[in-house]
Amino acid sequence: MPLRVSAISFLNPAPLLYNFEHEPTASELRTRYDIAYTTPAQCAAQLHAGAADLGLIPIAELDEHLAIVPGCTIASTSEVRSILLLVKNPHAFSVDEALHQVRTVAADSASRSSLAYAKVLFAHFHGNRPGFVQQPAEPLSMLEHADAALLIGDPALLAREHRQAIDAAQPHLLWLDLAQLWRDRTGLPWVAAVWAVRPEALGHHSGVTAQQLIDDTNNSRIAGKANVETLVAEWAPRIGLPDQTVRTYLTQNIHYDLDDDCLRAIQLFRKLAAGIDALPPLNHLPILASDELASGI
Ligand SMILES: C=C(O[C@@H]1C=C(C(=O)O)C=C[C@H]1O)C(=O)O
Repeated sequence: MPLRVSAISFLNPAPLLYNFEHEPTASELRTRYDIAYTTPAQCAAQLHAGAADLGLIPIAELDEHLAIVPGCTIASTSEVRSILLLVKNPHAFSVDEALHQVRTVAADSASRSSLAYAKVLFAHFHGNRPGFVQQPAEPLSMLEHADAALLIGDPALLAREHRQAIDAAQPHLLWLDLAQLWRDRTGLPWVAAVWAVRPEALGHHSGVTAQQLIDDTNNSRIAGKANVETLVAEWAPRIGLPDQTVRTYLTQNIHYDLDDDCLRAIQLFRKLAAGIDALPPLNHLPILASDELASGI
């Protein structure tokens, strides 16, 4: 039986999924992986519920039952553009002061990591604990009843395309990039998601070994980065963004390599989030080793 995979349906994972979605590799990979697409929040829910074996999941959802597949991530080393915090600022405060004043945040219900990052940034760097309510990703209706709105993924990229109309309907908005805020305050990359697997699903059950999984996911990342123009041609019309926006997003805004700085960032994020009870503690990062035993760093 192939591994059941839960993947994110946004633009940002497209390079990681390249070989799974394009020939000459897709047919062969379909014999090992059965992919379904959903929101980041649902990817994690399906993995936790045992309805999926492998998921591209928010790092906020990592726990000791799951192992990180080394090599791939959805992260950003500066501006990500698709994690957008819109803050009402009618009194022209500085960014710091405006963030300090926020009492309520309407957050996209698709998100897990960005929601916890926002809580960490407010609490640790602005001494503020606003209330969060989950809402569908529609910026103007989110801002009707909240001081700030948190948008993720394609709806955030689209909001940036329609910035003039949003600014006209809701004047005095601050447009803040959550990844950039995190980078400025910690010096570390902002990491959103990783491939995580239920280790017991590997081996006999699926016929997929840990080494095969590591090779398949990393070969796909390498192929995706080498075929950005194919992805631009597919995705720009699909989500209604200019080619150049998609190209820059895939090559400069998103960082796909799970390097040591990213692992350090995950640890710091989970430590700070646990410190404010936003997430359970995760003291040991479980990394899948090629000998099928999970080891840690
Ligand atoms: C960069 C992004 O990262 C996403 C944000 C996530 C979250 O907030 O939980 C999870 C997975 C990523 O696909 C984005 O969607 O804009």
